[in-house]
Amino acid sequence: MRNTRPSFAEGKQECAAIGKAAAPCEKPGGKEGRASVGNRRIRQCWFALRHGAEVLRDLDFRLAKGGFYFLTGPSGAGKTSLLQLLYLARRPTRGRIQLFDQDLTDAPRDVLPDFRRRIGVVFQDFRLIRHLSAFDNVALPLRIAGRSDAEVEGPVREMLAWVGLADRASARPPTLSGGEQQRVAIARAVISQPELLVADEPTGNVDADMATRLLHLFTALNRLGTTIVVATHDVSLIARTPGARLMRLEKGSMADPTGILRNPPTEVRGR
Ligand SMILES: Nc1ncnc2c1ncn2[C@@H]1O[C@H](COP(=O)(O)OP(=O)(O)OP(=O)(O)O)[C@@H](O)[C@H]1O
Repeated sequence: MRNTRPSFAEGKQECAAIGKAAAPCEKPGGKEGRASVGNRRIRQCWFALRHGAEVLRDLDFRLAKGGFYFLTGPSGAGKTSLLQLLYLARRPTRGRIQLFDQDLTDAPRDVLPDFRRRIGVVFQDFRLIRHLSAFDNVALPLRIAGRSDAEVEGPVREMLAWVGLADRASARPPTLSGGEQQRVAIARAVISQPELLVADEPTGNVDADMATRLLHLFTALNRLGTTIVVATHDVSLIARTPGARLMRLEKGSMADPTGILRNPPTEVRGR
């Protein structure tokens, strides 16, 4: 039961909402290939689009459970595509993907929603539900997990305050700025303290101060045991996250041009 984990309040001044709201559930590529995380692994994975273009090539790595990873690389390198494999929106064309100690490469479609509920996703294009308020968008994962209105109220209010949107709780996404929508999307992704958080350019639309605040949210979540994978071009985020590991994609393959980065990541310092 993840409710037994320490709460955010035990971190520095981080938001306690996630610890309070955590749902009581358990915890996730070519050639014949695999992407993996601890017990999450991608083995010799290749991914091609429907029209045949190969987007990811021969990826073979394992993400340590509880690790913090940044995924970098030029535009078009395949970062979003790799994240899509990790949050089970796509399957590898060749190779194996193992998440939450299970090989899900060929898992029946109807079992995937249960696994996806264990993953928080911050989409590059936010994907908020337009007709729901900011409050109800953030509350969604908790309600799906069966939380009552009384249980949802406090953590969602606190989370909205943490991302600077306390006064925008009843606003609908079309009336929010891009940066505000991004913060709602982040709040929704982290509110239930997922086992794996996958974020695609999560600070692309916010100012430097808010980026720092959101980074604190991610590191606090990570301290509670969530494996974090953040795709970003923002090198300052990476520099400010001690212990995080880097994965660099270039033209669909893992690259390590400097020799300093450790690719593929196989371990996490201090864990
Ligand atoms: N639906 C699609 N149809 C055609 N090509 C696509 C599609 N989605 C992605 N691609 C192509 O796949 C490649 C990888 O795209 P992807 O979005 O994964 O890259 P990225 O590293 O996330 O880029 P960015 O940093 O710009 O977001 C690119 O060449 C892109 O043009």
